Amino acid sequence: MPIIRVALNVPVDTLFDYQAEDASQHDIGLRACVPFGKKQVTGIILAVSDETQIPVEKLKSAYCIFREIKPLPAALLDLFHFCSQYYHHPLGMVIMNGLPVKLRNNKPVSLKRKPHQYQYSLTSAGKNVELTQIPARNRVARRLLNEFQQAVTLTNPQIKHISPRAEKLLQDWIQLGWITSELCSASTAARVAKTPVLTAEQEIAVNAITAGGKQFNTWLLHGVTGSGKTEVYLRIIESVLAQGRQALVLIPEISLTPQLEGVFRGRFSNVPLVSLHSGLNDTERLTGWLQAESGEAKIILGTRLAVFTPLSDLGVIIVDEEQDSSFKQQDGLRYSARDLAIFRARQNAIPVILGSATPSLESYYNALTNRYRHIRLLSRAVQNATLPLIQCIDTRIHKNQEGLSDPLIQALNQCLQEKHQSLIFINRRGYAPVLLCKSCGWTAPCQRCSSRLVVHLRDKKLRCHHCGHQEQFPRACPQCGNQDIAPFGQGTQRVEETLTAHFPAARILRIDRDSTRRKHAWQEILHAVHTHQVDILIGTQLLSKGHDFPNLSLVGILNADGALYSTDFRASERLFAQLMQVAGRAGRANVAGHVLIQTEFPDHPLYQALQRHDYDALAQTLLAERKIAGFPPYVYQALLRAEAHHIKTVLDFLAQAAQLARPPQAVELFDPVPAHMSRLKGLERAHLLVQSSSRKHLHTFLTGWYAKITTLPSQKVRWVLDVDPLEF
Ligand SMILES: Nc1ncnc2c1ncn2[C@@H]1O[C@H](COP(=O)(O)OP(=O)(O)OP(=O)(O)O)[C@@H](O)[C@H]1O
Ligand SMILES: [Zn+2]
Repeated sequence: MPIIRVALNVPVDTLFDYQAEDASQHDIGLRACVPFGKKQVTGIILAVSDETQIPVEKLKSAYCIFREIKPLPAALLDLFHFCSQYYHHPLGMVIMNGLPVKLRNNKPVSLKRKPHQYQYSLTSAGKNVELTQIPARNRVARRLLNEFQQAVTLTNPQIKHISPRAEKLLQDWIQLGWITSELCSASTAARVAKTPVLTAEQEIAVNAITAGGKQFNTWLLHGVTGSGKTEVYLRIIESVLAQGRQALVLIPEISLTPQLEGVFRGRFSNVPLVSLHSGLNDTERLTGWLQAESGEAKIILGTRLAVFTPLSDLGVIIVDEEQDSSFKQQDGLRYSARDLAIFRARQNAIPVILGSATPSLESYYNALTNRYRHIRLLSRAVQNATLPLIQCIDTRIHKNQEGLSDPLIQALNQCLQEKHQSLIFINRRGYAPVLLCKSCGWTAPCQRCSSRLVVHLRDKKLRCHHCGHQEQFPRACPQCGNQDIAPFGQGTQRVEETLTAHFPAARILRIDRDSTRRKHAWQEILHAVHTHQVDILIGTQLLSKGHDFPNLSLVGILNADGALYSTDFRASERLFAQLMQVAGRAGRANVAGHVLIQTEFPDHPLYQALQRHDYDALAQTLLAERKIAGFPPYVYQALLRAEAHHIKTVLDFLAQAAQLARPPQAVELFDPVPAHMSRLKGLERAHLLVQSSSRKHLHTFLTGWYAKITTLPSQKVRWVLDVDPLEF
């Protein structure tokens, strides 16, 4: 009887054999439901054979093989194999991590076809309804009517964006005879956007990449903020679509998806596009995945996980904001979607484009050493739009009142008078308001993490931003009994209060994790900014990326100094990228941009380079430092991470692992040390670093070492190898 060899989602690096009487070679890549211990689990068939090492009496039979969808394509299985080898992670877990949840279930896949889309418009009766006829408290109804009055027709997704409740209202209004519906065709569902004439620089970029044709190349598209990298992507995609092939576009964060999706749908209104991000439910994700696999979807836009989408005829991969750390998964399988994208491009013999205004030092170095092809865009795409003027405000001279200096207040004031928008950016990495006792210095700690609790003024709560723990404000200092404990440092809420006091008439909008948690919050925020319903935006890193706010002229930056002297060797690189990004939000269209950085160190080389928009100067300095210190990109690193309830358990485990290692000369092994966040969610964490200037030597060593570590007793320890770690 045939034997199937199945990859399962279990933490051991082996396949499991089962009997399956109806199996054949055609079943490789299909899902099989099998018994595992007392459980029933589903895995992927990776081989079908006549033989097995398992004694007959122990060999179990598979329950069934699911054949309702096609097997996973061989190229995707190759990608999983590579990923498992490179990241030293069990193959079954790699595969299951990369598949939609619905394919991990013990159930066959059933898919309903998408219902037809309708579009809705006001009838003549509906046109006579006035906004004031609807009571002001029915906010959703008012907004819906307002949207209809402006947009002529609306589709279901657009209505859903307004509010989930709007759909219910719609039905009522159809009953009332205010609204009619008709089936929409693809061409009417989207407005077709105009195609701009390329700038000379964009044209050179597009020509170079398309001339590179159907062969593997990694292109670093290195263009200043606002240089029109998106337009370059669009043109490349256009040529790929003309060949009937698919384009995979990877983007950092969910917050950007709707905006980019809009741009793509606007340009390619008749081209099927799927968007794969963490905001989808399981069915939506599976549907998108299947459309990509069948070749029905031509453009696949997605975050990190989309790199594992099966694509039948891939023509190009684009990784936008390639330096963004969200491309690296920070738990379980710690893969880098950017690096896997490069593997996939090589596998498919197609170009991959890494786009950024501030490339990661790794990519920049690869471009300098000709491993990547380097294309620069040095000026902004919109005519007459120039890079913003960046200046420092020396806070040793200009004292802060509640965090804002006089020159910044004045600039905000002027911006308001000119009816332009401004943005206050608060660097939050390692800096958030804490509760401080001024008499003994006590600050509220998280009981489960080595971090301080963050003050949330609005609901008078203390929250841990790592584990989510929350508690009430204490009435007095638990250490000395002093009643005068107050928030120290600024968060977005505190700055909002200060700004409201200064500019009572201004419309201020705060954007942070709290205000964007709701499902359509981002769309609403972006809409409000674009239609100038906001004068001053306050936000954190969420705001720095990729947004195009044409009327924004002033950016104020607070609390950036902390990262200048961080112990993390990547802190400067990240800070520079982030400040460049956020500064890049100003002056993108016809209004001139001005950026003010409040700092105690205006002469620091990082701020100096920033003021000159000189990425290269800073990158060269940082590369020189890294070379001397022996840091990436001059070495390749891996971390053995471990965590347990007691630090001794963790350190003992790491010490044993170190004992098992027999690193060759080319590989350096360091001592175990506590992690930067040494306690997280109640677990103690430590790690052990290995590095080498040779990637090959490092990986040969890791393969042997990994096998030995798996033999260690580790019931009380959770451990993982983190290859090319970004965080320590
Ligand atoms: N050839 C062009 N002619 C006129 N306008 C253009 C052209 N190309 C792009 N633009 C416009 O320039 C603006 C900036 O483009 P885009 O957002 O693509 O820049 P970017 O390089 O991605 O910047 P960032 O790195 O800040 O995200 C957009 O408003 C876009 O519509
Ligand atoms: Zn915590």
